[in-house]
Amino acid sequence: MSRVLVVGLGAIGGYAAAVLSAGGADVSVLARGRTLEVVRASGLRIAGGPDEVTSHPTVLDSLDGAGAFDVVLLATKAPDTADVVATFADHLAEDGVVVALQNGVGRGATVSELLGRDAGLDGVVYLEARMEEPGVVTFLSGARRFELGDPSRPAAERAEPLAQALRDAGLNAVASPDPQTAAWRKMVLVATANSMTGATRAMFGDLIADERGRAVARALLREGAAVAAADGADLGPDFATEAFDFLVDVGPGLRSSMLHDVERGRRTEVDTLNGEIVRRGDDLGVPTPSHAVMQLVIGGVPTRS
Ligand SMILES: NC(=O)C1=CN([C@@H]2O[C@H](COP(=O)(O)OP(=O)(O)OC[C@H]3O[C@@H](n4cnc5c(N)ncnc54)[C@H](OP(=O)(O)O)[C@@H]3O)[C@@H](O)[C@H]2O)C=CC1
Ligand SMILES: CC(C)(CO)C(=O)C(=O)O
Repeated sequence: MSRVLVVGLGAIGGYAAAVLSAGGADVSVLARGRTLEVVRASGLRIAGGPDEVTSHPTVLDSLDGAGAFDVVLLATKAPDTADVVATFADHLAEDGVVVALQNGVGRGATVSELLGRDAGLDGVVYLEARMEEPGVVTFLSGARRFELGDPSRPAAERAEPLAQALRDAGLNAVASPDPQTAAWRKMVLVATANSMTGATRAMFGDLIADERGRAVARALLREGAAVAAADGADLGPDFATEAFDFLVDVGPGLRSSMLHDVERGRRTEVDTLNGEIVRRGDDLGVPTPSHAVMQLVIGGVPTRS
């Protein structure tokens, strides 16, 4: 694989960068603050899990003079996307691609829109991880699977060869045959687990140990699955039930990237997740009252002028 740039060196970006760099890929990471200092001095570490490693990618504090990259793995939180795309837009090779390793639907298309060219791919990630201290990604749970979806071209053209190259460097990457369904499947899960944990600051297992928590989770999953189906995703008739069982199987300790943001006092992805379900539900005539409540609780009530 040719030159890879990872932008957003947190839990997911750090995990992918560490695995790929240890696997021999030519990986650069754009870092800042304390993470920049630590990774430059001591490398990037995955703590725990089957990919435990310390690796040494090229560490950049700016892209000045860095040349062009063939693959950008974009792993900031969704609200930071426009800012970071502007920083690397001039450093993407002519036929380069950007994989948005982000929760949500239409993330690759959003990147393409911002770039003004068809270069964005979806990256649906099944991995629970946290950067608890700068430069150290703690593996928590999950299949460590990275699903690449091309919203505009057949998988054989870009997603499959890229997934193969990432696999060759040690990352568990696969190409999605149906990117829209793949993105919605994860969207419905995280809009449920992330908002419930973010709104209550509780672990998902504790929430669904209570009948009221189980009822809220089921309502969020049902509404999300109904919007996904109306939007054309092929989740199957029992998805809401299967998704509930999946979240239970993840284990009682499931926290979420949104809970991490709430704990750190950071902006959350509630608008990208629950807000997007509400907007699409409105457009498609599907009621989404539970997601609207989460959007208001976590995102805040808009002030009246
Ligand atoms: N964590 C998880 O378990 C999972 C997360 N996801 C999804 O993956 C995506 C990334 O999440 P996650 O890894 O948890 O997020 P993190 O908050 O851990 O990491 C985001 C990183 O982006 C960096 N960043 C933000 N803005 C900029 C900028 N302008 N320039 C350079 N770096 C910037 C942040 O740096 P700084 O800290 O300095 O602000 C931080 O290091 C999200 O969409 C999330 O929903 C998907 C599956 C699981
Ligand atoms: C790990 C998981 C699935 C939890 O909902 C996730 O994607 C996240 O935290 O963003």
